[in-house]
Amino acid sequence: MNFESYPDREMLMMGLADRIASQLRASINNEGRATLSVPGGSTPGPIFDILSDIDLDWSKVAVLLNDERWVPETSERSNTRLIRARLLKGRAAAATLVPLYAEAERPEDKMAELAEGIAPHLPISVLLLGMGADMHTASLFPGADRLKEALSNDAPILLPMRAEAAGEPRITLSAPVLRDAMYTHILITGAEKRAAIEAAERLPVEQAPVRAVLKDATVHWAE
Ligand SMILES: O=C1O[C@H](COP(=O)(O)O)[C@@H](O)[C@H](O)[C@H]1O
Repeated sequence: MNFESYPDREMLMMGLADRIASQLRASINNEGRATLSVPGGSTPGPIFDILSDIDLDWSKVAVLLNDERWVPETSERSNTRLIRARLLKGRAAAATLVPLYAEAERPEDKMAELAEGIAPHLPISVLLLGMGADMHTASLFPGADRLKEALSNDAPILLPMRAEAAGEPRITLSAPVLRDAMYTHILITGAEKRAAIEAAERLPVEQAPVRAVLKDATVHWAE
């Protein structure tokens, strides 16, 4: 992995937003389109705020989540709710949201429909990932019920995922879809996550699922 350390979180968010915007512009110039895949959780809000105000042709950008908690958008836990509120506003309101949730009791009930909506937007141009201190990324959790399938090279685009640490059932992009991204960035903050990502390099992927995407990723960190 490439590791980039920033003096503080503000510089991290600004520097990385700038990098992502340049890569999106390059994809639009080369291919006429770009797909930006983003994490949910508690870390990326500030970078979404900055990105949403950046001047680029957002009408050519498809925005996709890396993973979703199987809850409706009325829930504070919804990653879709987060990106609607923090990313798909201002200039970025012109982007197309590719859904990763549809109303149904179980993710299994909507898997085929959601995967069909994602397929035309692959491969991902710019992938922004988060990571938990337990070394999960997207919803690839250590000990999750379908982790092995999601890590395999012939995994489908999407999988449902359940793990004790995950709370509600999840839906996640699989490892090969993440690995196919043109540019991969991992955004982490704090000493605990820095130690975790360093440990992940030495652990088997089943224990440290983030390892599945580490080789070609740039990790962006600030205290
Ligand atoms: O549950 C999730 O957690 C990870 C990490 O989130 P954070 O709160 O520690 O920043 C996130 O990357 C993932 O998309 C999300 O669903």
